[in-house]
Formats: sequence, structure tokens, C-alpha cells
Amino acid sequence: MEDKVVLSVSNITKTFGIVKALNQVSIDFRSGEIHGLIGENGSGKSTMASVITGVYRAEDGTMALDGQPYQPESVLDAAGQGICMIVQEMGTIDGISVAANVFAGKENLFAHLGIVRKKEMIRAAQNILDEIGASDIRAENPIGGESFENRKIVEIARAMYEDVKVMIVDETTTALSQKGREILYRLMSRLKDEGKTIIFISHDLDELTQLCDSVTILRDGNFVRDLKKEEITPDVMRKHMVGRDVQDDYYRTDQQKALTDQVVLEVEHVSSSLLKDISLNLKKGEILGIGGLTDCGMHELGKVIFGIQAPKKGNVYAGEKRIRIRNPRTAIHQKIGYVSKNRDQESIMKLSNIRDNICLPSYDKIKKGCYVSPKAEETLAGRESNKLSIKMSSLDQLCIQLSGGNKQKVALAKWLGNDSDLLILDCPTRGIDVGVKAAIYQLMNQYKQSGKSILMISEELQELIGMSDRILILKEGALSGTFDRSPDLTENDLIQYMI
Ligand SMILES: Nc1ncnc2c1ncn2[C@@H]1O[C@H](COP(=O)(O)OP(=O)(O)OP(=O)(O)O)[C@@H](O)[C@H]1O
Repeated sequence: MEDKVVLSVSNITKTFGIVKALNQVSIDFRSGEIHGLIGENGSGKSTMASVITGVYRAEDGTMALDGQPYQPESVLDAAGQGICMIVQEMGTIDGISVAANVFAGKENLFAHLGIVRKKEMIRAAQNILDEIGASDIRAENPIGGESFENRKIVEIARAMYEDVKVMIVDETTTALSQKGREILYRLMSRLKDEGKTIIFISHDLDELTQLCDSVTILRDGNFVRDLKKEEITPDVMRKHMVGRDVQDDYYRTDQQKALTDQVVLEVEHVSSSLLKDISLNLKKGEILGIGGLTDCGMHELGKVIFGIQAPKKGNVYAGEKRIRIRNPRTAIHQKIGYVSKNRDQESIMKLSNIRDNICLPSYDKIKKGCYVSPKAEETLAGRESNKLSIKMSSLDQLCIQLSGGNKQKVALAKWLGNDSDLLILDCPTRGIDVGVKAAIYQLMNQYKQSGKSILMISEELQELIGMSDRILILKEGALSGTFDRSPDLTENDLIQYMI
């Protein structure tokens, strides 16, 4: 690692109304390093990334790039100066092709007499996708048809083509499966070898320990401390993030299976574009884990069960009366809740406030006649946001103004507040910090103990093993393995059935 400071931020302060997202924060980022930026949800990491990339202007403080004053006017201005970012949520442009996304803003490379030569652009984009190991994504296809993960990989492909000095990777890995992660890690290591700087925002302490050359910890918008490579361990990071010692045993320790044999959900011979003849059942008081590679169909299965996507064949039934789930409305009537992996597009209403988001599925429950009292809304939203320690200025705050992890908490709170009997949770702890992760697992366990059921779709093998009573593995759309809860179960046992 070279020791040249490439980017230096000094005494940066940024406020949003009464929230001080960053308070006099100073950090030096050096060339040839992967520099972790960590902290609990809402500690100011993405705000710092946004100040550096010209999304926001700090009220106070200065920045220097290669020793010269640096004050980007916009994201484009920052990109022009070699500062780029892979964002937390969807960073691709709808309505155009994969190739056009890879070369967004650089169409001139393929222009001849004012006309973009599309075939050439597609060929060049496909070469990049092939090079990074993502040949299954076809450059000529519309981006709209691609999965959330593939769209993230397209963003990474775009980043490969940027002439960067500093690349910010904001909580991207939780959107990716192992394959996507490996593509991202390869990009990061290539940039590092070329002497570039990577600012890496993540909640995964093992990943941070493995990858980072240095780490800066933020808490409530304040700088806490810098860690050098030899000081970076999960325990040290956890302690400084939270401000006290925190245990790392988040998961259930009991070996109890489903509480009863009563079936509350039946999936019968379901086939769809990705799924092949899936049959399963979920019992009362059971946490059923569903795992596999990201394109194995497990995310689609969640959508089919909640009725967002109609299966080509087969049916889904819920409850003792075996009510057929035809759409989300029937699912909600059957007291089923669903948290999608695609949080901003499918789980929350970003432009509505926290109160409305949390209360939305519960209006039938809290209305008196045809009237919903503001007090009832306040009570419900206040109670559920407290349970998950949502960091907000008030319940009136718009969800778009929340940090990523706090948006995820809103997505969970609305279904917990609805007294759902059955939750479909797709990647439930995505973007959630270490402290709250433990609280969510505890809530899941309490939920189970009270006789409710959870179908948890997850790409985190430890999470599946640690929380599930039973695990089903999907491979290429079909069920490939079933495992009962056991202290002897290992990640390798599951992986064999995934690939
Ligand atoms: N546009 C905005 N308007 C109002 N408040 C905002 C806005 N953006 C961020 N905030 C607030 O600033 C604080 C810091 O948020 P930020 O997104 O930087 O946190 P973070 O550390 O990236 O969290 P996470 O790990 O959850 O992604 C939070 O309290 C958040 O609600």
C-alpha cells in the first residue's frame, strides 16, 4: 500500500433539519488502500459518501483531492474528477438496455456522425460482462428484465470502465450473492493494485476484516477512531461502533423444531419462469429457511407465495381453510406479510412518511367504522418504531430521508405491527447493523415462540443455519435438499446442494 493521501476530508459537517448527520468529521483516504467506513445504521456513512460524490454540499469543512481543493458541484462533476460510487439501492437506469447502462454518459465513444452505433456498444459491453464473469447477463437485453442482483453487477461493469481515483462501494455486498460478491471483490482488488482508493461501506465485519487496509468508525455523525490493518478485528469494530462490548452470538441457541404440526401454508406444484414444480409446507411456530444461489428462484418464490407474481402452474394455500392466495390482497387478509429484497422498489413507499408506511397494512385493524383516528396511527407507528429502534427525527419523516438500515426496519415494522401470523422475509437483515441484527433475530424467535410462522429467504448461510427449524435448498428452480435444525449442520452441507 502506498502512503499518499489522495482524498482528505476535514471537519465536514452536514445537517438535515435537526439531525446532525456529520459533525466535524475528518478522514484521510490513501492511494492503494481499501478503507472501510463503518458505523451503526444512521451514523453518517452514506451522507459522507454523498458529500464526497457531490450529491450534498457540506455546510462546514473542506476537502482536498491530490492536494488541491475539491468541491464537486454535482455527481457528474465528481465523476469527471475521478470519484465514483456504487450505490446501496438500484443504481441503473430503467427503460434502456444493459449495454446503454454500462456506457451511460459515454455514448460518444460509439458515436459516428452523431449516431450511436448500438451493435458496437453492445459488443463492448458484452466483452466487459464476459471479462468479469457475468456472461449470463446479455448486453442487448433491456435492463428492466434483469434481477436486482444482475442490475448491481451491471453497475459494477460500468465501474470497471470508469477512470477512477476513488471508488466508493456503499453497502453493495448485501445485494449480491457469492458470485456477485466475488465479481465485486475482484474489481476492488484490481483497483487497489492499480494504486486507486476504495472507500468500502459495509456491515459485514468478517468481510471488512478480510478486505480492509484501514477502517474509520463513525457514531451518530461523529468520528470515533481510525483502525490500522493490524487492529481490525470484528470485536474491536463492534465495540467502537456501538460504544460498548457486544456479543457476537446473535443466533438461536436452542435446537427446538416447529412448535406444532399444524400446516399454515402450502405451496403445491408451483412452476414459474424460474421455479420448477415446487411443493412445500410451513408449520405453525416454524421458521423455514430457503437458501440457494441468487438466481435459483428463491426470491421469485417469495413473490409467488405473497401473490405478487402468478405462478404458471400450481397453487399456494394459506390457513386452516386452505384459502388460495391469488394476489397480495388475499395474502394480507390471511395475515401474511412480505418484506422484499428489493427494499426501495417493493417494500416501502419512499415518498411517504414513517407513520403511513407502518400503518398501511393495519388500517383494517385500527379503524373504527370508516374512521382512522390519528391517535391510533400514532400509537401503532410509535410502538413498532420503538421496538426496532428506528433512528428518525419524527414519525412524519419521509422514508426517503432515512438511512438504508432504518428503511429496512420500517419494512419490517409494518408487518410486525400488522400482527401478521406468517411472515415472508426475503433477506431480512440486509443493511442492518450488528446491534439491531441481534434484536431482529430475537424478535423472530419471539414470533416463532408465540406460534407464528416465518419463511425466511436468505443468502447468508450462517443466518439460515442459525435461525431456521428446517432449511430447503433450491437449485436451478427445483428443490435440491432439505435439512432439519441441527448443531452439526455446516455451510458446506448446504453448499453441496446449491451448486
Ligand atoms: N435526505 C435526508 N433528509 C433528512 N435526513 C437525512 C437525509 N439523509 C440522511 N438523513 C439522516 O442522516 C443520518 C445519517 O444517515 P446516513 O444515511 O448517512 O446513515 P448510514 O450510516 O449510511 O446508515 P445505514 O447503515 O443505515 O445505511 C440519519 O439520521 C438519516 O435519517
